[in-house]
Amino acid sequence: MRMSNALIPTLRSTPAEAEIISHQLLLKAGFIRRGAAGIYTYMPLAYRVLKKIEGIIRGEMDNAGGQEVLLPIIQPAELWIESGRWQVYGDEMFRVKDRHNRDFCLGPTHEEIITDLVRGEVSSYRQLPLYLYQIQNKYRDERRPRFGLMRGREFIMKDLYSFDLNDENLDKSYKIMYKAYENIFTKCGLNFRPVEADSGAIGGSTTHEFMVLADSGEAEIVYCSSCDYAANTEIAACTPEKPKDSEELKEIQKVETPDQKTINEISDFLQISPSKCIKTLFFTADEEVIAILIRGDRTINEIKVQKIHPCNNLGLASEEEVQSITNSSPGFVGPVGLKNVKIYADLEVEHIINGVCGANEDGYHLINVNLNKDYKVECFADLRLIEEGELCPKCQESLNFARGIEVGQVFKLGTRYSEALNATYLDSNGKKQIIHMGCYGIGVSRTLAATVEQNNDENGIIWPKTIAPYQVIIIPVSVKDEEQVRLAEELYKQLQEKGVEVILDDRNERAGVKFKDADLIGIPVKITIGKKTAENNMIEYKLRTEPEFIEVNYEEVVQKTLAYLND
Ligand SMILES: O=C(C[C@@H]1CCCCN1)Cn1cnc2cc(Cl)c(F)cc2c1=O
Ligand SMILES: [Mg+2]
Ligand SMILES: [Mg+2]
Repeated sequence: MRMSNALIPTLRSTPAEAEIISHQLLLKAGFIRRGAAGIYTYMPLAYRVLKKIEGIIRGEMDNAGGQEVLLPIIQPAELWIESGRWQVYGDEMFRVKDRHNRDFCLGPTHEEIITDLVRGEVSSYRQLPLYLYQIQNKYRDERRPRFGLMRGREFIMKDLYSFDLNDENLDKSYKIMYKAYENIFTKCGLNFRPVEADSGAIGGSTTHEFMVLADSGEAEIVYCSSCDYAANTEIAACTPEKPKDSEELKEIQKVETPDQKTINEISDFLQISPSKCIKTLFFTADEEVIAILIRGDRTINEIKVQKIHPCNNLGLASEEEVQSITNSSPGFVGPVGLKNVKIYADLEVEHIINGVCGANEDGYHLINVNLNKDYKVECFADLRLIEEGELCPKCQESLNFARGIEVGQVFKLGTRYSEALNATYLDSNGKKQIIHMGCYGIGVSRTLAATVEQNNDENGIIWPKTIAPYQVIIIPVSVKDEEQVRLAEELYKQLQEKGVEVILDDRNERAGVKFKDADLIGIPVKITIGKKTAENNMIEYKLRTEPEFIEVNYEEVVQKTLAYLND
């Protein structure tokens, strides 16, 4: 490819709307252009990177026994009604009607479609296990699309679905895909971690997310410094802290606490540690209201609340709802005297002796509050968000906290969809059995962006050589110097003959502009042909990962390049 023909519209300035470095650099280096909010064009360089990432993914999926298909993007509502999910997803689902006014959606995922396909084609145990996958656009009408390709409304996903005889074989498939994912993200040159994750609305049990470590990541993860424990903080298990010394139970008392609303105000006013305060939070779970108690100095974890009280829509109750239940405002609420409200308490609340909580009366709190004597709870569970400094729930060593970009997720679905859509097989005794499923997603376009998040410097992108859009860029310093042009063209030809993906910057531009562009678009090897080449056969050989160039003899360049690219 010659730069003079290439559509690589690099920008001098950084677009203001881009907040994170990958969004800024992908725009500035001419890799993507915005079509609408969360909708992008992949320009030629980005498309080449996508094809490489997809190539690595296909290699591992095929090696794992996957068969590639291409499923419909337009999905009939009937299947989502049959699976019970048509109503579950609200505005996030792009819905369309055809000319006969029939309902469809643009595929946000493909469990229904693939299960419908398999129920029609699989009838015997001999046909299992079966792994089908696709690499295709997905559509999710994100409320706040942002960060460029990181959170788009149209994005590329690889989704594989596994079909097995039983749970035991599903477990094997899960492990095969888990290993394949480790290979994929390693080959892409990413620093990543698989973490235990929340299976969310789709149910099922075990799931792991593959997180690319980056400070701009939306997810927060913990990983142990000494064992293999790693988890999304949404589900990271917390070890309850027990009070050091025990104390005599005292009689409950109502005390006046005018305008003392927050835990810290109460703690200061009553001279009582926040860890002895009982924080009461009210949630609406579908039509019901529930109360959650946690220690005053802790943070609620709504994903864990969802786990002990499964529902479709969980959210903090409004002030009006709190008022109607407790006759008081949020700063003065507590569990004592609560009527027909299910109360769940975090594990640490069980150890609060002579605690403090709101009196369910504005301007008053209760002190010396004790479990079972003054209030009862439905059950105790781990309901809080893990905090820095806490210990590994598996080995009690210290935990590291990091932010991550979720680039993949693997799920054990079990029979969640095969039951709903009646996807069965006849076993070796002719008995009808339900197929056991798993699903395995990779955000392909998100992986491209995450790679840039992790691989950049003040000059631009630093593509790992396995997925770079081109492997080598040749820059003749002056296209007016015939000898430099001849040497550049000759090297360009030699490298191409060896199968190297090389771009020649033949533009009639100042050398400085060419160097800046080469660094910005992040090509791994930069070869500069200048006066020194014409005079004493030396070229400047610079790796994008190295701060300085080295001088290499013109004749050695091809071998040196091949050695670098193949190592
Ligand atoms: O997609 C998954 C699970 C796995 C992920 C890997 C590949 C196969 N699916 C979960 N999920 C996420 N957002 C969604 C958004 C909408 Cl609007 C929807 F209708 C459905 C879903 C939905 O089911
Ligand atoms: Mg998740
Ligand atoms: Mg996910």
